[in-house]
Amino acid sequence: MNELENLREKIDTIDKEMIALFEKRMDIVADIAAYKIKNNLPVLNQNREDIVVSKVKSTVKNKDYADSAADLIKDIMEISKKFQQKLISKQQ
Ligand SMILES: C=C(O[C@@H]1C=C(C(=O)O)C=C[C@H]1O)C(=O)O
Repeated sequence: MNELENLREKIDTIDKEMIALFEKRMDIVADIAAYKIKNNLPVLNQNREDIVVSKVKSTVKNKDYADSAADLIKDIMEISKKFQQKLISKQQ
């Protein structure tokens, strides 16, 4: 295997792990959506999102990745809100 193929195989392994974690996160997002439906709460909670982003920024070890990690979690939260909205729309 050449060097590029070897590196891509490492990425494939990491992507598998990330998708497994993404699925776990989305399972919880679905539970949160159910709670919000039951309690008539809005999908967006900006205060919580600000806390999530600052936690990610302080958790990331390589500070060169801090901005990218913040972008990643913001994108994940957009996906999370879109999915919650879809679940809420199904209930109506
Ligand atoms: C999951 C929630 O809903 C939204 C999505 C968030 C997330 O994916 O982390 C955070 C805040 C909310 O805007 C929540 O309220 O906790």
